[in-house]
Amino acid sequence: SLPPGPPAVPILGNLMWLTRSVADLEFVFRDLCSKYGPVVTIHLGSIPLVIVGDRDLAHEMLVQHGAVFADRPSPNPSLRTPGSSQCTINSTGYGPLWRLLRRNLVTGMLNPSRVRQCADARDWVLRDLINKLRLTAASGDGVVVVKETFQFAMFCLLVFLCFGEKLEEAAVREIEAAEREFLRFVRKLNIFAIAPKLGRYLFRGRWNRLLQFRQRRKEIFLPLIRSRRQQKESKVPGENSFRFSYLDSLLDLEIPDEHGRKLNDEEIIALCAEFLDGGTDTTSTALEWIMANVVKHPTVQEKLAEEVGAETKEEDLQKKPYLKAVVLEGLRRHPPAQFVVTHAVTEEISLGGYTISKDARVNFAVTRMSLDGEKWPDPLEFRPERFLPGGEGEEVDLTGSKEIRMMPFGVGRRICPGMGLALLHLEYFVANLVGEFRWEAADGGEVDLSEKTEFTVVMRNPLRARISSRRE
Ligand code: HEM
Repeated sequence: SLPPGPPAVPILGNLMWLTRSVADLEFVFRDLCSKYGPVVTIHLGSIPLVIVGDRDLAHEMLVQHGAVFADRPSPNPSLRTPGSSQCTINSTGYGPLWRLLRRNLVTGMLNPSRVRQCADARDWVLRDLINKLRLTAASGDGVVVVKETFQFAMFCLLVFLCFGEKLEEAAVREIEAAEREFLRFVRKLNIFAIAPKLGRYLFRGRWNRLLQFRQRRKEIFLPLIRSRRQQKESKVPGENSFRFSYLDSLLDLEIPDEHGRKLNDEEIIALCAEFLDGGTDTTSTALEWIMANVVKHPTVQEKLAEEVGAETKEEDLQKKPYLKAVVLEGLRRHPPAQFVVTHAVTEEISLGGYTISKDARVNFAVTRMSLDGEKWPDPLEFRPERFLPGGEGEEVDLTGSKEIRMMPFGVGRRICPGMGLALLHLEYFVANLVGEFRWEAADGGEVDLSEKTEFTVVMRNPLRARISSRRE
């Protein structure tokens, strides 16, 4: 009584997933939906994966029966390599360790007062971003391709929040390149889950690359961790250091269930990498999609420019309803993650006429929900007015506690803990980019909104825009 889906084909089913990852689910899911409806089961080898594209069922699962669906599949033991840890918030099972790590991130770094204290860092990154755009435009006939500049800005900011250190550009770029390359490589690791021993034998090159990636991450992160530990012990801050960082909270953290032991370096590396990977490309992708729509829709841009004025300070963001609406519409129309991180269930449960077995995995079709024409008339149109008073999205609640309308950050116990920070970053950057420059499609051309899936769903043809200062 699992939801319907194509029959499980043991060997072929396995082989199909050798080359695929969750990123490919969207294409598989779209096809299956037309045949089986909005809730389908596919088989990853012997494991059933239920994909839920129905908002009401998602609400029942993630909110009303949140505890049953809050677990994660155990990290793949065949990917364990000597000297590296798989300890991350997103992969830790629903239990005391997950609660401890998540609470530490939320209270140690993401609580509103801490976030406010990092305003200088945001200002510094914004100035640098604006200068880079201005220089590129001056040397390229006014035209900028924003993707890498946005990605780098988000990396600078998150590296700073993570390590509490204002690093040289080259050092940030090294971390960025290593993490991005790793994320691109991750989808090739399915083979080791399906056939651990044979996989390592047949795909020795791939396995060695995984070892190299982990070694490289260690070589980059360990000196930063050691230097911060030393500063804390000696109480002498470094020249470019900030008062606190995510790393500080990890260095102080003790695990009560393990006799108060501290995290080891490998665990700290894994958690720092998660912070960077979770908060950078997700936000820069959303920023690029929003700006693409701002370029495509001059009336939206002018209305926004009028609301935000020349420069927007963080404390003024609250007073900008149209800005908020533009950001929400961007997240609805182009959620950076088409699916959430796969959930595991803690006990067998019957819901919506189906029985979800304890061994099942569950994922949620985020994009399908945001583009549901029943809740969002003309769902493909970019119309921020939906989120203003009288619109169908007025007072939408992204946490989905009463009902799910859109869930770009997930919903329930595993909801993205970085949601508040991400919304702040998006509002702050969009406001100031529009306040600073007038944006037009490059070469008088159209803005192409077609997509492709990388770690997030990105623009197939990165945004090329002509910018000119609004101050002249
Ligand atoms: C626009 C930006 C972002 C988007 C769209 C996004 C989206 C998501 C989604 C869909 C999930 C999975 C929820 C689930 O499994 O049900 C998630 C989890 C997570 N995100 Fe984000 N995220 C963003 C920014 C951030 C930021 C800025 C951080 C931290 C600095 C962050 C850290 C995390 C972590 C640690 C998890 C795992 C939570 C858990 O398993 O308990 N994310 N995010």
